[in-house]
Amino acid sequence: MNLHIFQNQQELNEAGAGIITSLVQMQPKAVLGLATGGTPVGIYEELVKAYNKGRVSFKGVTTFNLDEYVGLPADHSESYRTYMQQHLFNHIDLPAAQAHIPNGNAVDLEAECAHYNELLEEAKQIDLQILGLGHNGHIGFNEPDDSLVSGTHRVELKEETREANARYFNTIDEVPTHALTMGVGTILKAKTILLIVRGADKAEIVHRALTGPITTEIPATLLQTHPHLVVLLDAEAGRLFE
Ligand SMILES: N[C@@H]1[C@@H](O)[C@H](O)[C@@H](COP(=O)(O)O)O[C@@H]1O
Repeated sequence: MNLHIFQNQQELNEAGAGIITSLVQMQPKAVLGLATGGTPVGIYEELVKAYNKGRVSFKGVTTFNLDEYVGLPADHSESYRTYMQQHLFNHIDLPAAQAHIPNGNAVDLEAECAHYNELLEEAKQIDLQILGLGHNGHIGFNEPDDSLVSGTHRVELKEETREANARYFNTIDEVPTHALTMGVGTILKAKTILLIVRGADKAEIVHRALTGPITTEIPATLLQTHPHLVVLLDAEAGRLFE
């Protein structure tokens, strides 16, 4: 594991974006696994800046998002599709056909998951998977459970996850109860994983995830088994590693 702790958010954002731009410069056809949530926003901002300065092009890149809510129209302000458009896709030259996000509005969600898995198979391997961390140790929307699923699947969100994400909705009742998520098998198959964690409220869970016993009750503990894990923490989240 390659762990870095940053004293300010800007340095963390630049480091995260730097890892992604270096990869794409070296490998213009790179396959990127993308995350949503508050954590990667600053990194996407830096990527857009690098693109605007002509340092990187995403024309040949393929992306796969980790997850999407079930039942929100794609153009809903809180769908992950909208998030990606607003924070990244609208501002760079990534061709729309190369940007994949599970369709949480598909009539047949099982078929949608199978289709997403096929696309991932065709892409062979994600070169760099960006990950945030849920307060309960979830990655993507792989929630704590007594077993975990390898491929893309439908999940019921834990109450604590709905509560954590309620800040983006008017009321908690509007937060979807289910989501589609890439499975932990797909995540762990990525060549490199870039885990980003910020904030004092995640200090304990990130410490347990990276140093505690491996358990499906904290899905992020499985990251300990990955041979190329890069971790970027802000000082608050990294408190217990100092
Ligand atoms: N499904 C997403 C995850 O992909 C994200 O990494 C995590 C943390 O979110 P945030 O970065 O907003 O704290 O929870 C969300 O529910």
